[in-house]
Amino acid sequence: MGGCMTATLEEFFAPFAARSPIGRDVAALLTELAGAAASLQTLISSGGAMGGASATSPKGAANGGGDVQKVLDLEADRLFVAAARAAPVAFYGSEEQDEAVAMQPEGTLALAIDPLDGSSNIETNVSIGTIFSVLPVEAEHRADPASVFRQPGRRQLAAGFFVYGPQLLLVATVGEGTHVFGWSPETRRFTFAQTLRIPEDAKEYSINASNVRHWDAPVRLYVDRCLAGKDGPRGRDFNMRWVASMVADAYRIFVRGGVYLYPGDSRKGYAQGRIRLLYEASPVAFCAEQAGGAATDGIHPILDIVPEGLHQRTPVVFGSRNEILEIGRIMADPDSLATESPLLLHRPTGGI
Ligand SMILES: O=P(O)(O)OC[C@H]1O[C@](O)(COP(=O)(O)O)[C@@H](O)[C@@H]1O
Ligand SMILES: [Mg+2]
Ligand SMILES: [Mg+2]
Repeated sequence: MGGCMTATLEEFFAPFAARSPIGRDVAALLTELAGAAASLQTLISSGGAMGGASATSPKGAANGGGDVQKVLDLEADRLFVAAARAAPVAFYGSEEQDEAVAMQPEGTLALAIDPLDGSSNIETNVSIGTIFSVLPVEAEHRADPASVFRQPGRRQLAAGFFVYGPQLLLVATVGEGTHVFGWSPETRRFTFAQTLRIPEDAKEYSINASNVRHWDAPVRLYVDRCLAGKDGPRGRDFNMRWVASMVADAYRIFVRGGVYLYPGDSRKGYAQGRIRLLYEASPVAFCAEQAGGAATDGIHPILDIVPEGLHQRTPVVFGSRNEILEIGRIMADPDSLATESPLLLHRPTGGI
């Protein structure tokens, strides 16, 4: 793969594309996705996220995951449908559509996508994004199209996410490291910026702490141990950040270390948390692992989970490797650590 600082996205992946027909198809899809993301960024940065586009869609519809759709969610989906149609994509599975859509009959790829991640931030001028996962289409999937999205994340050919932030960025992997590309509005190109290596130790954690009363004991125990700071069992102070756009939290964690948690909790419909396996957790997990980090549901690697449905949710923790191991230890055996936690000890059972 090209590592030159000035390599465009296409130049960077040219050696990978030249190695096999499927590599060529994956690279072609990345180029199309990048074009759609650039169009979406133009729309957002020219005010497209304000006013009308931040409104609930006129149909007032909810998507397959039960979230109310905004105009920009649907506009993003439209742009990525067009990108997929211009590439060798046989099946398109989107957060914004109930069922997977069949595209090119001869296509070799399946695309699972969250066209607009961080929808709750659209009107606030906070970073939002797009998350995508590319899976192979084999002969058996053509006979039973739903089965293509039942492949575990370990089968992904490529994955990544765009961040529509101060700069439009693409974080992408084809299984040979995780790389960042920056968009230049002048040249209208993505160029290689850096290869990511997630620091092994975390000093920051990310979780929506307003849900504390709904968390299970191991999650509370983990957060309490962080909150106890350098005088507590972890022996160091932790910072906390929660953007509520996973792409933005993920990028920060990939660059300077940290951990993101969206556990299952006791709210109705949240037993498996909020994050969708196929088009949120899996692609971010592939990028995290390829950058030396880790991603689990607390215990099992996200990439080993066999999906049962397009909109399936999963608890997820990802980020710095040692922190994910720490969370795994607590999830596996919370009782062995509970006596260490000063805050948990002083908390009434089941309360906050
Ligand atoms: O609103 P909450 O519960 O804090 O959840 C925020 C999380 O939900 C998500 O917004 C889900 O993405 P969508 O906007 O695509 O539904 C994540 O990006 C984010 O981390
Ligand atoms: Mg999302
Ligand atoms: Mg979304």
